[in-house]
Amino acid sequence: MHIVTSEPSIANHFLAELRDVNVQRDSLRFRRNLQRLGEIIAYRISSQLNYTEKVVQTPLAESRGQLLADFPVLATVLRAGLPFHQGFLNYFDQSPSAFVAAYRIEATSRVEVQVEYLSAPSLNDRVLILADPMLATGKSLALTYRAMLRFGQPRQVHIAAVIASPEGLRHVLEEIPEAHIWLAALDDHLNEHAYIVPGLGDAGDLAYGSKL
Ligand SMILES: O=P(O)(O)OC[C@H]1O[C@H](OP(=O)(O)OP(=O)(O)O)[C@H](O)[C@@H]1O
Ligand SMILES: O=c1cc[nH]c(=O)[nH]1
Ligand SMILES: [Mg+2]
Repeated sequence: MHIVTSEPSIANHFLAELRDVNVQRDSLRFRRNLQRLGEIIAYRISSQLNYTEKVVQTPLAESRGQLLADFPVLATVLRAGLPFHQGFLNYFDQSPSAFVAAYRIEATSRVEVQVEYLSAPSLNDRVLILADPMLATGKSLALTYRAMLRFGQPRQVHIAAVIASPEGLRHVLEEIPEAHIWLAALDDHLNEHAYIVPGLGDAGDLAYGSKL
């Protein structure tokens, strides 16, 4: 597992702004910070991908370059996943995308997740990056991954989240043991409504407004 804020970097600053009730009122900044953490994690994941050598002609001479051998498939979960996904897409700019509509149904002590719309390219033999900023119970990511397997068997799976709970992380590791996990932070616990504490609140509402 990789936690990108474990060393000093600007990622810590973006994460602190995302959590801050005074800063997060600015939804444009909130979305942009999700996007920037997506970019940072995309860059980190890129160190684990394959590259092919190519001779590139500059205006002055030839130069040997390293080009990404194949672009990963970028999957995300609506709604809060959208700005985070855009960060990955900014770097992996030729990647195909997969979208999932999943929502949490909060019962008193349990959260159930309903997976609805799902669109994806073939995942056979692809690198798959499944990105969702909040990994709370882990059910959204685990069910999404299972539902996506009908589009083929990826050869490598990366799961990226901004904030995870220990319980959710355990669930995802049990359900998807082959996944490489990338986080900005691993928080303390889930509260009785299955929100991450300290967390940042409701990422979807902060990015796009509260729903009825
Ligand atoms: O780990 P889990 O317990 O499954 O929770 C995580 C899910 O909660 C958030 O979405 P939410 O259901 O709030 O939808 P929204 O983005 O539309 O607000 C988040 O983006 C995840 O998809
Ligand atoms: O803490 C949480 C849990 C689920 N979804 C969120 O947006 N935040
Ligand atoms: Mg939400």
